[in-house]
Amino acid sequence: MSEVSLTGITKHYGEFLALPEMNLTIEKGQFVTLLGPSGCGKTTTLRIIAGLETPTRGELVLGGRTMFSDVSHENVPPEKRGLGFIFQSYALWPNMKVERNITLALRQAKMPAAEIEARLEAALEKVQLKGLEDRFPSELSGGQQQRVAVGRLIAARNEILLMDEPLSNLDAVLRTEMRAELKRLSRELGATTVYVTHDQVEALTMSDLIVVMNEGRIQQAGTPYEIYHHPANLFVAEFIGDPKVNLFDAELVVSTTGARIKGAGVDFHLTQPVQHSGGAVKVAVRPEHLCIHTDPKEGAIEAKIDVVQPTGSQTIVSLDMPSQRVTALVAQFRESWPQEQVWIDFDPADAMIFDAKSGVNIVENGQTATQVAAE
Ligand SMILES: Nc1ncnc2c1ncn2[C@@H]1O[C@H](COP(=O)(O)OP(=O)(O)OP(=O)(O)O)[C@@H](O)[C@H]1O
Repeated sequence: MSEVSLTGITKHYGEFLALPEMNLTIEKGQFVTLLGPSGCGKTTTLRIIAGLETPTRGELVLGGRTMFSDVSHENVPPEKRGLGFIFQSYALWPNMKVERNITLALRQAKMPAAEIEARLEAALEKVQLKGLEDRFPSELSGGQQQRVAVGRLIAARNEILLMDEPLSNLDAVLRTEMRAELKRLSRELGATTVYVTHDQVEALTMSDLIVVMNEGRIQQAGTPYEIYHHPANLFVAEFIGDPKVNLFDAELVVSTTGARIKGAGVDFHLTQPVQHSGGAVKVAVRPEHLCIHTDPKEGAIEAKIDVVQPTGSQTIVSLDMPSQRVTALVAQFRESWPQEQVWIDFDPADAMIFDAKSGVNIVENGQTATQVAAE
C-alpha cells in the first residue's frame, strides 16, 4: 500500500499557479527526493504534505488516512499528521538544551518518563552526542546541531519523515558525511522519507526514487539510474549530470530499412524502433562517454583542447569543435594535454536522442542500443 499519495494536488498563490494537478505515489519505506531548480514547487509540495500549506484542490493520503480533500473537506492540522521534520535551519530551540530539544515532542505527547529516557539514550547514542546533552545549540558546531535535529527524529519514531534541504548550511565535507547518515537513518528507521533538494548529487546518492520537477510539473519520476541514463526529456537530461550533457544537432531519417541519425560528426543507425517519423533531433552524450583521440580516426570529429581541469580522480576537459564547445570527463588526473589538436567520438549506444521541438526522448524505454553505420 502506498504511504504517501497526492492526487490532483493543485496549489495557487493568489493568481499564481504554483502546482498544476500533481499526482505522486510513494511506497512505504522509500527514500524519495523532489529535485528541481529554484521555484519549481518542491517546498510547496513538502509543505502541503506537512499541512503547513493548504492546496487549492486535490486529495492527500498519508499512511492510508486522508489528510486533505477538497471533496470531503478534510484538512488534518500539521501536528496531528504524525510526521517528522528536518528543515534547513534545523529549527532547534535556542533556549533549550540538547536533551530538551530531542525530547520536547515526547513530553508534549505526555509519554511516560521511562520511555522518554530510553528513547533519549538511544537517540544520543545513534547520533554520537552522548556527553553533550546539557549544552545549548549555540554551544555546538553546525554539524552537531544537525545531529540534534536528527536525534529528535530518531526519538520521535515517525513513519514519515520530511526533509527540506537539511544539508545546505553545512560545509562540503560535513555534507558528504551527513548524506550517508541520513540515508542510514531512514533505512534503519524503515521510514518513508520525502527529501527536498536542488542538489543533484544529494538526489542521486540518497534516493530510491527521484522526482524531477520544473515549473510545478513532474518531468520524470524514476530511480537514479533511470533519471541519469534514460531521462524522459531534454530538461531532465540537462538538469542531471555535472558537467552537463553535450548536445549535438542532427536529423533523424526514417526509412524502410530503419532509422538513421545524421549530423555534423554524428552518423549512426538505430537498432531500436523509434516512435517518430523523422526530423530534427538532439543527440545527447554524457561527458564521460566522449572519447578523446590523439590521432585522426574515421568518423571522429576534429576538436581543439581548450581548458583542462583536474578534480582529483577525474579531469574535466573543455574542447572547441568548429560549431560548438563540448566537455569530456576523463577518469584520470591530467593537468594538461600534450597536443591541442585532437579527435573526439562516442559509442552510439551511449547516445540519448530527443525530439528537437518537444524535447521528448524518442527511443522506446529510453534504450538507445545503436550501432555505428558501416558504409
Ligand atoms: N507564499 C507564497 N506566495 C506567493 N508565491 C509563492 C509563495 N510561496 C511560494 N511561492 C511561489 O511558488 C513557486 C514555488 O515555490 P517553492 O518554494 O515551492 O519552490 P522551490 O522549488 O522549493 O524553490 P527553492 O529551491 O528556491 O526553495 C515559486 O514561484 C514561488 O515564488
